[in-house]
Amino acid sequence: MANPIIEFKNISKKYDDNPVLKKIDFEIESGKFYTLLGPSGSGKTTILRMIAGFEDPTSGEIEFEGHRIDLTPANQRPINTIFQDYALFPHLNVSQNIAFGLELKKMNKADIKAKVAESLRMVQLSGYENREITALSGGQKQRIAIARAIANEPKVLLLDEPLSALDHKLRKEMQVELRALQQRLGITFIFVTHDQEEALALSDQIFVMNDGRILQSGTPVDIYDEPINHFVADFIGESNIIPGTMTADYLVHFDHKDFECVDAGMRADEPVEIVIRPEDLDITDLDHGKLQVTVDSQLFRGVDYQITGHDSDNHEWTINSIHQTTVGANVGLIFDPEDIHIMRFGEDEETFDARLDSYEE
Ligand SMILES: Nc1ncnc2c1ncn2[C@@H]1O[C@H](COP(=O)(O)OP(=O)(O)OP(=O)(O)O)[C@@H](O)[C@H]1O
Repeated sequence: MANPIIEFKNISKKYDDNPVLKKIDFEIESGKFYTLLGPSGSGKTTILRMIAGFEDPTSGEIEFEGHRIDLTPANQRPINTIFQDYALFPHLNVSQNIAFGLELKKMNKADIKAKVAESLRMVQLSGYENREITALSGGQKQRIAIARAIANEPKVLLLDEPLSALDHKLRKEMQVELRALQQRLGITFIFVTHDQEEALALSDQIFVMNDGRILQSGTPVDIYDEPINHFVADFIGESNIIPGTMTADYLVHFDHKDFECVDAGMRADEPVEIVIRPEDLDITDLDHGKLQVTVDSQLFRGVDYQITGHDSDNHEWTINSIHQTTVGANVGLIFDPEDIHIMRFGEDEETFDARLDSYEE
């Protein structure tokens, strides 16, 4: 990356002797939508708080536009944060909430008024200046929190699970709005969520975290199509994960047979896990399938059926198909060679770290 706006260099964080971030390295490119995605406790918020300046690394350096920033106080960083509970002042009206930071900066009254109006227009709440915060809906509060943040013209906006308090429908609407807003403003967004669907829908780039590490970074399509290990495959979307071995380049063995695949470069007999997404599988009659399963359940979901079954080794399979079957039926499964994704089998942490390091070199 030519000129990253933020760079983490070998950042670690311990609370007492407890490591919560382990050797974090990444670069953030200006003007893009980034998401930190991982389960509760994986370290997402700690990274966000370090960028904001509310938390110090135990070791390593953070750079902002090529200069060290980890010793700069939070209020001097060109960064704003939107918290899960929005942190709006309930005793101030909409306009006063948005104007708060601008008054601290001693901006003149006419400019503040114009800036408040402009920020409200950006979040499509023009004319809401005099509304009380307590009289707003959840989605409107969310937008006012965004308006307040963007009024300060930050270079980076940090968003810590900002949609988690909203109901399902509003959350979907706000996802579309957030994405559109980020593209309109061109500000770098760094968004924290544990919701993989949300991460896939919003981001230019996702960092998948677990246990204080970034396991994989990439575009949503990269991460969905080529998960680096079992955890990522399982966490991002639904997956069928089956043990196998490589027979040769472009040939993988599982379920007592060799299957054509698109992966090469591993040694023969290397143990692997294969991943096939449910939507890449379909059912057919027994004789025409690449492998055979007995159907255990079938759920109609409007657009398709979610079918589960097991093979002769008792591996569970999930298939999303527009074709209907019956529970107890023996059916064939079909899939294409490029729908088989291959992962190295169950590495320990040390081997995994060594391999990540070798990619970076
Ligand atoms: N001030 C603190 N003192 C001690 N431990 C802490 C502190 N803050 C966070 N931790 C621990 O650090 C780990 C990472 O926490 P963090 O909040 O970054 O995770 P997260 O991925 O954002 O989780 P969540 O989705 O639940 O917010 C957790 O195990 C947490 O208990």
